[in-house]
Amino acid sequence: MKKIISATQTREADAYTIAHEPIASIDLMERASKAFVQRFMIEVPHKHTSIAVYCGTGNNGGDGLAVARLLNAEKYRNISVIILQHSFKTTPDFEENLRRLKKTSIQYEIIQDGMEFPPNQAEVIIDAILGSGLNKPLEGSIALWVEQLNGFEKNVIAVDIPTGMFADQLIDKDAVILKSDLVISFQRPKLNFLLPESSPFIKQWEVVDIGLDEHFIQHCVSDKVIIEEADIKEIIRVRDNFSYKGTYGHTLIIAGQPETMGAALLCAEASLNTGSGLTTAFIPASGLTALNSRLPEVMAIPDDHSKIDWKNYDAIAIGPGLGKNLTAKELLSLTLQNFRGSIVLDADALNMLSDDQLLFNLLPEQSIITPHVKEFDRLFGEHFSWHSRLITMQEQARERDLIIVLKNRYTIIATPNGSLYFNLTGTPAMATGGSGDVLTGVIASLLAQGYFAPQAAIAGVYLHGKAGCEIVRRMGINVIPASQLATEINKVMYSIVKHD
Ligand SMILES: NC(=O)C1=CN([C@@H]2O[C@H](COP(=O)(O)OP(=O)(O)OC[C@H]3O[C@@H](n4cnc5c(N)ncnc54)[C@H](OP(=O)(O)O)[C@@H]3O)[C@@H](O)[C@H]2O)[C@@H](O)CC1
Ligand SMILES: [K+]
Repeated sequence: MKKIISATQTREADAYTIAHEPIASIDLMERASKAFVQRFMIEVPHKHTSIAVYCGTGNNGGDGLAVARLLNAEKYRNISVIILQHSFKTTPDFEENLRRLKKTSIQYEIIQDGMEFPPNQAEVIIDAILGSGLNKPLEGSIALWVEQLNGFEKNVIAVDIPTGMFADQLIDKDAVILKSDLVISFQRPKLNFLLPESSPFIKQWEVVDIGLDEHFIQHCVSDKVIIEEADIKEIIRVRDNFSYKGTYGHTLIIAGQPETMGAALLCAEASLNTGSGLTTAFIPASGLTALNSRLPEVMAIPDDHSKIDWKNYDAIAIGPGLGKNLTAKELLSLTLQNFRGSIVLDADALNMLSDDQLLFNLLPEQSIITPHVKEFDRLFGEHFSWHSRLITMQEQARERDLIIVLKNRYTIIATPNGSLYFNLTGTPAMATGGSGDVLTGVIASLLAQGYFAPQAAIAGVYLHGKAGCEIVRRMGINVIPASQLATEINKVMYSIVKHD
């Protein structure tokens, strides 16, 4: 897991690296700027491209000056530098880089308050005005300049963080922020990159390593981490040589109505492909033929819940396509009262919990709920920001001893110990009906195989997202039909547990 650290902690990591590597601050800036330039050159390979580097007068601006000089050394010949002097305060490393810039042939101009903002002719804008040193929303001349830059609608590549965006504090609805096509950020993604509020301002972001002390960063106090593939390799066990179907548990899927049998099929197909030894689906009788023909490996209990022998199952997934009628409610209530194994609840099961707090209070410890944002707000009340949702997730996961999986482009998992796990796998191509049903089946299947609930949620979310990435990489498709996801999981698991 990689810790997500705040702007303050990044400054501390910077100071620690300078003192203990040791490295001079100006050399660390040079290293960061080189890392930026390497990635930039992939993005803008043509050396005749006209580039305007807009710099502030702090260290972000210092990076900008160094980047201009380094690009010039790489034979980019059409570079201009515009220093936006919003304050007379400068940093020593900015000053040093200005001295170095003056020794090159690069033209630069200084714009001060009240001066007319020069028109921009460049094809690419590098945003090095403000970085993680932002300490208040933009206003006055700097806000006007940023609005003018936004008006140019050019290809903008930001250094570290878009000007005007806080790294880890709430992005205000009226915030003035320089919109970027790509952010090349240093060492760690900023928390806000992972929350939807940053989306109008960032099309794509990437992180480059600038050699800050990783040991220091990993020891910072942070309740937020990024899931890595190595973590999943640690979690997922290789299937044992002498194992049989009984080794891998029995999953019961309670899902589907006549009109939404697809949800039950997708959930069951995902359970099957994630490796549950047995999968049974409780479905409406009218869906029996569909189930038997599509998934001959899956057993069925049609209609009659008295036929469910609760002790037969290791895990239950309940909710996909289930509806909210009386029968559905009865099924949910029976599950919560009778089943002693692990449960994952999704979709209509969550909506029924929102409507009935008594039922909600029956949720056994370590249950997993997988809401999307609307379901989340129905369960826990309306929220006006993702930062406040993060707080609610932590509180509710702790108080109720639940694992909350809040689905989004970067799905977030809250566990009862108060940690938040951010998952970076996945693709917008998965934003289509049925994806969630697959995730529910994947997690239930992992639960049935004996993985602890937090691990099942973390691994399930990662594998599900990775399956989407793999399909897009291989097939180059714009949207992924969920049934393809359900089968891809199998390959992804194989590639992850394979030890070669
Ligand atoms: N950390 C690392 O490891 C490394 C960091 N590096 C780089 O350093 C960057 C951080 O640099 P930084 O700390 O100098 O801050 P930066 O963003 O340039 O701005 C500072 C200036 O902005 C001002 N200011 C603030 N808010 C304002 C507002 N709303 N409106 C107007 N002004 C405002 C503030 O003025 P003040 O409020 O203090 O008067 C101050 O003068 C980081 O993003 C990365 O690019 C790399 O070089 C090497 C490794
Ligand atoms: K910037």
